[in-house]
Amino acid sequence: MSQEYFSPKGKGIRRPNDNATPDADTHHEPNDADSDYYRPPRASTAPSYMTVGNGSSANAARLQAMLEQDSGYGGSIAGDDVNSSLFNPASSGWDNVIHEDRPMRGGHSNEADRSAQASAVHQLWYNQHRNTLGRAISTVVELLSDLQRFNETWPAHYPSVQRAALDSSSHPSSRPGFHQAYSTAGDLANGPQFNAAQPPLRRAMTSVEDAAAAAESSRAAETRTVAEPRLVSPQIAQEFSVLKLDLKLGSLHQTELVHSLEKSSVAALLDGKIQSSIRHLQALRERIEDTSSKVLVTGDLNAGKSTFCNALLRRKVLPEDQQPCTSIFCEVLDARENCGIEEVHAVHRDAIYNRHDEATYDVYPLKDLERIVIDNTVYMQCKVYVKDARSIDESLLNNGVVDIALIDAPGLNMDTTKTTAIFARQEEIDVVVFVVSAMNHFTQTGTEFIRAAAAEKAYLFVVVNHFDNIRDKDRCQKQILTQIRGLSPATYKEAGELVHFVSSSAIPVAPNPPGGPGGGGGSGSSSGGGFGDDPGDNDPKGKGKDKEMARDFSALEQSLRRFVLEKRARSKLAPAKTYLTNILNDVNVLATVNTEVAQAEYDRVNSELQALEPQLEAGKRARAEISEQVDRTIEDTCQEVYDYSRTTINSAINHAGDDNLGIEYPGLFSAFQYADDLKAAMLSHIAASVVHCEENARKKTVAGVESIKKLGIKHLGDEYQNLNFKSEVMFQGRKDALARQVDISTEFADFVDFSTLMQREEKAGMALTVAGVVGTTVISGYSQVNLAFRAAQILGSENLRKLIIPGVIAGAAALAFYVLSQIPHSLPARLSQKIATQLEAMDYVHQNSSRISGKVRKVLLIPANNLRVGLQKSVEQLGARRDETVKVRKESSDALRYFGNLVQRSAHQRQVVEGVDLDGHPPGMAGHPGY
Ligand SMILES: Nc1nc2c(ncn2[C@@H]2O[C@H](COP(=O)(O)OP(=O)(O)OP(=O)(O)O)[C@@H](O)[C@H]2O)c(=O)[nH]1
Repeated sequence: MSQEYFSPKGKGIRRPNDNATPDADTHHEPNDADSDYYRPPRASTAPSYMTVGNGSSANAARLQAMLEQDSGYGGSIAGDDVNSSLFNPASSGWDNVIHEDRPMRGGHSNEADRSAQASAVHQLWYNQHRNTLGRAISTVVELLSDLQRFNETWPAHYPSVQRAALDSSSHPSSRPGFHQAYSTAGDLANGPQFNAAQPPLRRAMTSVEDAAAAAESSRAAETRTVAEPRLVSPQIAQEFSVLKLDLKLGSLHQTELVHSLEKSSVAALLDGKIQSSIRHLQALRERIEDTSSKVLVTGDLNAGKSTFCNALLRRKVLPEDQQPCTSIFCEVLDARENCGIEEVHAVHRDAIYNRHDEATYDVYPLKDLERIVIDNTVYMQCKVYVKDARSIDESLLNNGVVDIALIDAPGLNMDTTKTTAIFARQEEIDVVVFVVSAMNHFTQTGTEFIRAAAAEKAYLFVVVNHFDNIRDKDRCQKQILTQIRGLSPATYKEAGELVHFVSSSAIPVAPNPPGGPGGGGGSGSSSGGGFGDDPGDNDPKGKGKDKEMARDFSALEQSLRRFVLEKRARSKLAPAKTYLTNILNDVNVLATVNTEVAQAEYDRVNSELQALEPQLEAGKRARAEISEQVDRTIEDTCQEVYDYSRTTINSAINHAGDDNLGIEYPGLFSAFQYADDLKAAMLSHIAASVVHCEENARKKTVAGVESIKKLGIKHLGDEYQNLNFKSEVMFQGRKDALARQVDISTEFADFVDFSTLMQREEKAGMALTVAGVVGTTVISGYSQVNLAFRAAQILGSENLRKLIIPGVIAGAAALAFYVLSQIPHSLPARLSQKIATQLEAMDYVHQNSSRISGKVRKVLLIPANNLRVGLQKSVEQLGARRDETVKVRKESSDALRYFGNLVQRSAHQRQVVEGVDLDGHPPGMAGHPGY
């Protein structure tokens, strides 16, 4: 039946087998002239470009040698150019010996040599790209490890973006990753392009991801319009592809969440992302180093995956059933990889398969595969080694170019664990063949899977199976292609080559191994038969249908071979390229943002430092000056207090005997009491002077404390810690201590103080003496004596001799009377003198003055020291701030240098990766079939 295929442009894509004649020249090329995939798949002619010949020319040998030399990493192809002379179109065949044991269609011919040469050139070209990407992976792993280390010391800022600003119209690319990768390519190499008016950067989240984050299509991401604050410039208002931070906490919007997180927490999350990205890159490296190609055949339950694989193998190797049956991954490999032995290696759960270590697997014959595959709980996967008897230009497994692993996966939706395993598995897969039943179309899980796979792989191979069951085939094609357009636009663009509508069960397959899958012969496959072999099928219309279906399947096979073998550069290397582009773009954005943040921080701390340095110097100067000033204040106050006290107390002592201090002389008989009273009065007079000095000292101290406080407030401001000073507490010691210390006994001599008497006499003068002679009532003792002498002169010596004794007695009596009468005058002076002498011996004046001034010093030192501590603290704080600022400046300067460098390196590396043209042709091969 001729099939009218749906065209994306609405006209209908004509399939390669659309014409009755399967001649390639008559095939219609759909809508994309520049697409390799729209080249006519010469279904009916031998795909000779795939044939590995055995040409024997010298050029072929040279190419072979180069190919072998160049097969590994760090190979001879350095730089990004393959010497064009290597691809001299004139070069002849390549003496390939890889599959000389395999049958070939067409025999040895020039055409075969040309194909061999083409294959060799293609291999060199492939190796060149592989090496470039391998080196890029190493470089990016290095960049990421550096970033991870740097992130520990300088937690990277995470930019937030305004997703709303991402208008889908401005994003012609369906994948943000790609869009990012290319849209700013020119700018990135020139470093960050921010303008001063931009708002300050804030760490934040770029995306909101749910459980199906990884599977979310870019289209959906673009159309989301969650309003987020605009935090960074529009230039970088884009999403990260790889380094997204997945935060799923409560109902908080992720942007709010990131804002509420500590910078270090965001850095820790980023660290985890970098770590997993490094792991993924390492897996990618392993994948591209792996010379084989892994083809994962997946799809919904019962879509016909196993039937499709069997059809490809033309052998009923895998069990088919109408009910779900494939419970583990079955990896079908060429038996040559197992020394040519056909068998099943059932790999133990949690074991890493090693063909050379039988401890990792159990061996079964092929016929046991069905038993292993259905309802299995012991094994996680099995390796099925089969011989493919088909020629190398027909066989997928035995293709003469690369080792292929065809992996039949359990159906999606079988159970969550298996579905998750399939999702995880696709990441390490080079080619995804998605089998969808034409009857059921894409299920929810299938849709999610395709989205996830499309995020990493540019193209998927879609097999729409069970097509024989569809009556309105056009409508079915239209619907399915429309769905594909939404899920993987790249695949849709090349639908002619990548989307096939077939009936796998219609493909004749070789007889089952005895007792093997379908051994009962009840499956839908036309096992063992060929088209039209069914003896009961005599209906020519039915035969025509079979042929048509066989043609369709054959076209699929050719496309798949092209996709897997010749385009494996794209299928195998594209994921690495895509991922590298995305991660480099993310790193570049992150580095650009952090360069800006580091620059802003550097500028800020630099100006802060410029203000701090003079502050610190002033603080240090003030500390020295104020300390000196305070010392001077204390010294001056103390000296002043000491001097005053000394003068005052001295004066009090010296003048203590000037009068009787209010103590009345009680008469001769109470003379001793008078002396004691007088003494006590004098001492308390002196003590009072000391108290007076203390009072003075208190006032001076208050003034001193006040002046220190003023200095503190002036220089420390609010930081000055004011102390509550209670002046009344000063000098609260015992006041009567002096009376007990001074012990002066009263002697008789104290009452007769001749010096006082003499002083008093001298003071009285001569007038008083004359007055005494003429008989004044006031008779001084001296005058009396004089009088006695004069009387003796008048009376003559005889008379005087008679009068002398009574006279002496009278004189003595008079003298005694005089002396006694002078006690009130002589005693205070005498006592005062004695007290002064004793106080002097005690060093009373100095001691009290020192005590008082010492107290003042002690009291003043408290606020003074407080002020000094405050000043010291202030200087220390400034110093610490300065040190911290210097540290931050150094860190931001390091960050600036590091991230600036990272911007350049990531941009350069991205250009290198983008330079890997996986869609292009090897030099000189543009005209070769298949390109
Ligand atoms: N009519 C028709 N039947 C098909 C086609 N492909 C497969 N079948 C039948 O569909 C049933 C399921 O096929 P399987 O190959 O076991 O499907 P599967 O996707 O491998 O199944 P699971 O691995 O269990 O998910 C079998 O009975 C097949 O014979 C087809 O193209 N047309």
